[in-house]
Amino acid sequence: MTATDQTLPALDEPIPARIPGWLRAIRARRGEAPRFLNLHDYAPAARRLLPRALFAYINGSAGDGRALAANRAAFDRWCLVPHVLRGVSRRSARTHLMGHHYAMPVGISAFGAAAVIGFDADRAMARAAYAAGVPYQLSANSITPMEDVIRDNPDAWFAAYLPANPSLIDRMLTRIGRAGFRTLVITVDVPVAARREDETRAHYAMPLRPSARLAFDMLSHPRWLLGRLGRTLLARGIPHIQNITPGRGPSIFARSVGAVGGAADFNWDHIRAIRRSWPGRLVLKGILSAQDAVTAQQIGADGIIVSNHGARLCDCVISPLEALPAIRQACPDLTVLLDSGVRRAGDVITAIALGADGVMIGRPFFFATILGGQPGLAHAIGLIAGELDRDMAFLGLLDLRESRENRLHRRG
Ligand SMILES: Cc1cc2nc3c(=O)[nH]c(=O)nc-3n(C[C@H](O)[C@H](O)[C@H](O)COP(=O)(O)O)c2cc1C
Repeated sequence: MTATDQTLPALDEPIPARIPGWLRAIRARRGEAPRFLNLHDYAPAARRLLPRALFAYINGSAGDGRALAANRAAFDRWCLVPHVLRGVSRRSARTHLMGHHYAMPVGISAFGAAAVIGFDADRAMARAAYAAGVPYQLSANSITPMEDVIRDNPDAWFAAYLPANPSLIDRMLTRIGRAGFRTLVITVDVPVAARREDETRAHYAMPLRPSARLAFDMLSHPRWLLGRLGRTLLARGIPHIQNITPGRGPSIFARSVGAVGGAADFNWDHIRAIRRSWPGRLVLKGILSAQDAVTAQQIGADGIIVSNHGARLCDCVISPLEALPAIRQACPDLTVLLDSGVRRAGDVITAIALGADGVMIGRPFFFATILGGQPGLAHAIGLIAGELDRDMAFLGLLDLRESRENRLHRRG
């Protein structure tokens, strides 16, 4: 079986969904070039669709954007040596992660406020991931009740931001467990709220603060205003951050939303206690040092996500790909995933060659969902699956782990 087996979406659809059939036909007749050929193609289209404030929220990064650039540059330093004539028709990207089989080792990152920006975006992502057989993480900062999302994707992972209060943690774990989640990801890299200057300049804030400037920004993007926000308000009412507290969370206009994400006193003792009471798989997201990876493993975490949060928090932080080799060396048996800057199949293979078991992709998958809902994300997943399948063939890899066998080369 290849990476493009029946669990993955069709790869050839050039124009993403949400475009009516008649418009597709006209475009096809005019011979219009496909718009989305790779994951880089989504940001420009999203920039046109979205109010400035929302595009800045998604696309933004910390400080001067050095960590963001370094996340990509880290991949540029590596290439792979092909082995030819290996009979590659049996190649497969299928992967086993923490007791579960996936169609490929590429998952969907966690996104806060997704369904404020894309209509029913949490459910669209959950469904697209399930149909494609890839991992999906629902953020605690999400709008759709976790109980609804898990019905769409019984394999969804819950990415929690937890407070430092043990009884609140217990109640939160009870809710997550009762909903049916079996994989709990704890995001551990946001002890205080981040500040992204592009967002501030574009008047993005959470809680949303209505202003003439924001209203103008939204009114000047009517396709988004009517097709996304209008639809959400009509169908779902005022969005609430549904999954950050044991009960229904605050509305996106409530002052208490500002406190989300920052738990400065949350520490390893809380993780130890959680490990004792959470029976499912436990993954820590935001680990960048070998020492922390070892601690996570000693505590009994099933996996870690080596991540700098897409360079959204701190501009002087190491890139995950640079941190990965030391982490893998220190923890040979731990499930190690990586995110931040992964955009191409070559990045996926490089990360695996350097010791990752799989990767997650953030912003491009979020943009694809906003632009095209579930079919839009399915198309994006299909693009990376197709790249992966072709790259495996060209490199002579029957299995992605073969990339660890003396295939990496550091560019001169
Ligand atoms: C708009 C946006 C919202 C995010 N919200 C969360 C979140 O709620 N929880 C979390 O753990 N990570 C969150 N992240 C970080 C992603 O899960 C992921 O680590 C990052 O986007 C990966 O980098 P990439 O975008 O370069 O692929 C968010 C990222 C973006 C772009």
